[in-house]
Amino acid sequence: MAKKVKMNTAMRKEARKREDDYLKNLETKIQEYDPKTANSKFFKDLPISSHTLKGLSEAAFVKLTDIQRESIPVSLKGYDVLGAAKTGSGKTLAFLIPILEKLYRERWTEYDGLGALVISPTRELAMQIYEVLTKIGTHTSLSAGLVIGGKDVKFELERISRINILIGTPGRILQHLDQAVGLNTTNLQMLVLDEADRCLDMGFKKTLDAIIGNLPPSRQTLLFSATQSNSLSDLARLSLTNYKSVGTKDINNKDDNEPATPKTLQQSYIISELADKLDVLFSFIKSHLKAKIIVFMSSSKQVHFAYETFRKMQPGISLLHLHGRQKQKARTETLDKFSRAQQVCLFATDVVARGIDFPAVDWVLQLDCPEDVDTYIHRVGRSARYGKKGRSLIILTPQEEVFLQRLKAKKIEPEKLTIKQSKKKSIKPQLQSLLFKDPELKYLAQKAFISYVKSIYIQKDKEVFKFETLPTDDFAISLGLPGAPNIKFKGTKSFERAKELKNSSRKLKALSKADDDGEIRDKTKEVKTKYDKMFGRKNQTVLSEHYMNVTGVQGAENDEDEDNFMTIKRKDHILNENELPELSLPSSNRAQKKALSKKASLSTKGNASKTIFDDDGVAHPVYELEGEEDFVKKGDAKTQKDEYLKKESEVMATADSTDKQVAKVKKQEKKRKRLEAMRREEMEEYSDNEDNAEAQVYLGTGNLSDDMEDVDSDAEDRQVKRTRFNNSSDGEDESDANEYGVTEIDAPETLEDLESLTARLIQ
Ligand SMILES: Nc1ncnc2c1ncn2[C@@H]1O[C@H](COP(=O)(O)OP(=O)(O)OP(=O)(O)O)[C@@H](O)[C@H]1O
Repeated sequence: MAKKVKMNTAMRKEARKREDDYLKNLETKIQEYDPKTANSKFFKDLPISSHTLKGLSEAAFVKLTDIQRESIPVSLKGYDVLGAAKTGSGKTLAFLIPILEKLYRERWTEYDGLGALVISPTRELAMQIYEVLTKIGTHTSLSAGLVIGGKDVKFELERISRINILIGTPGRILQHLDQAVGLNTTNLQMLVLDEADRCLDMGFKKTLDAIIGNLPPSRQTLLFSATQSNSLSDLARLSLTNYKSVGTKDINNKDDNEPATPKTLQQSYIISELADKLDVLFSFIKSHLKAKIIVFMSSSKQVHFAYETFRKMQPGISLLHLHGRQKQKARTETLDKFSRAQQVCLFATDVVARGIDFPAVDWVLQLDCPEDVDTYIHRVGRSARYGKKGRSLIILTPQEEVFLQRLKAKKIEPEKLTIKQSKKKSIKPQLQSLLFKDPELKYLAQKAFISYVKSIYIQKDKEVFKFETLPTDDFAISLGLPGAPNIKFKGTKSFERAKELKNSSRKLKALSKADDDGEIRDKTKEVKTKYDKMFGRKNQTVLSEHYMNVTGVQGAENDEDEDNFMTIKRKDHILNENELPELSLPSSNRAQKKALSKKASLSTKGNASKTIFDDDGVAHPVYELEGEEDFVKKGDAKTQKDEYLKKESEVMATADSTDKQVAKVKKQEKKRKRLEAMRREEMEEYSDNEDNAEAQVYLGTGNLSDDMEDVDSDAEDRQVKRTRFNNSSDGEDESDANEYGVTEIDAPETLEDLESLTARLIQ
């Protein structure tokens, strides 16, 4: 082991001088750096410190991306930066490296307090930035912290004063600033806004203004996003007056002919009636079982409903769901599971639409139309990251087709796919039956319906989102509901207000009583549907007629059914009038009354006694005593008792053996049926993957079979370990089987992959 050398004063002086010279040299290199002549390709070509370079190379970051090459030198020189580059192009490093470098050059220590603040619009993105920072910053002496909603604020408070680089969401950062203890921003050198246009939009306006009010104006500010829809006045709010625009796209450059989506992304769309969208989604998932898919929906309630119902219908791939109303722990776990799995389908809201770097996503499917083109760009950007291939599909209703024009205006022209109607499979009956059996699912369907309709109602772009023409009845039926619930819009806020509520911190949100979807949760003014009231009832066993209708227990029809069900077994119950005793009533009123009185009728009835009927319909009293003489004739009592017991146990033994035999036959029959069903499913599965199969569910242009093949081969392209599974079952797809009759299957690397594989094998 190397001996630690104790430094004397002279040595310390010498070391400090070396460091001074090194930093001076670095500063000169930065100022002299000219991107045009430098033509840097690698991080080592940039004027950055050896500490950062070491961290970068250990994290396998060697080559520069375009945005990094362009923006890092500008940021190092101390300019404010407005950076716009496509999704997945490496913007995170483009702002983290200048932070590390700036604080290093300033010889920042823990006693200097907060040196840099990074604001991210979502918790997930903040966590991701923090992770990248901890990877590349291992060789610096700086400290970093993450403050996001859903974590223990007290725990954060104890540590926050010692933090040099703070990453967080706007609400929680403001909360810390408001506490006025610990977090000292007076020395702040750099402010970064990741997904800047989202941070600057109306939803975060107030929070952001309050944060900025606490920061020194002398700081350097960096703004990064894949889209820049904000106005210059928004930028002025950040005192971003003398900034440099960098990246492939300048917000002021109107001649930019490139779409803001990655070149490696293959984009498509289909037009589907609102009521058929879930059918399309289910069919899509069934035909892409080996892919990694994200499905975006417009609200957490829709995500919840689709996840719960699809899970029950077992499409054959592991399903996950993620939305802002889940607990942070569940969100983080899901994020982690989805990142690690290779074959999995995630239902999500826009909480993961921006910035999140999931590895190797094959498909991004947008079940609901995004609020604007920027959201579209960010959603599809979860695939085709860092030059990799990816695909996207957006499902638009005929009313929303005008959204294609919005996309075209930004040079985005997805390819049209069509669904072969003959091959389309409807899941409506399954949904109806699921909802019939489970009132909780019915409740979720109600909520999903309401939040979807509301989301359309509050949208800004009324040409795309036409509330008046929404086919609400068909939509409700498509969710498995008996009809469209009544919705009152009294008190529903504008789009901006809804967004503001959605983005406000939990505490503020609790105060304003609004949920993540912008729905007003003020209990006193809450919009309650009749179904809400019904399901809110404590005593669910007292079923009102209305509840019966909703849950599908239909009174009138049921009565009819019951009549059919309870038929009379004996057919000779028609009474022959001639057989009836003659009934004659006394003529006087008084005598008639007396004859029909209770007392009189009881007097004619005698004592009540219980009677039982034998197999031949002959009536017997319950206990019939044998005559003593007959009994004695049969022998002594003990022998009779023994004989009786013997006879009865023989009867029981025979019955037992018969029962066992019946049970065995039943079991065999059940097993046979199960195997048959499995074979049938296997055949269907097999034909699902064939071009011309009869029962195939098919989405595509007519060559989506190519498309599907590509997906599978894409999946195969991925580096996966391969294991051999012995496969002895009949009827297997033999295409993968080798000469030993052994089928090679990708070895699952995560629980989700294993679940998907098992689901497929079971089917
Ligand atoms: N220089 C590099 N070398 C290798 N990989 C890189 C490099 N820069 C970034 N990456 C990788 O590329 C992926 C995308 O990077 P990043 O998340 O920073 O993109 P982004 O531009 O911020 O995307 P978005 O706009 O969606 O937020 C990440 O997996 C990251 O690790």
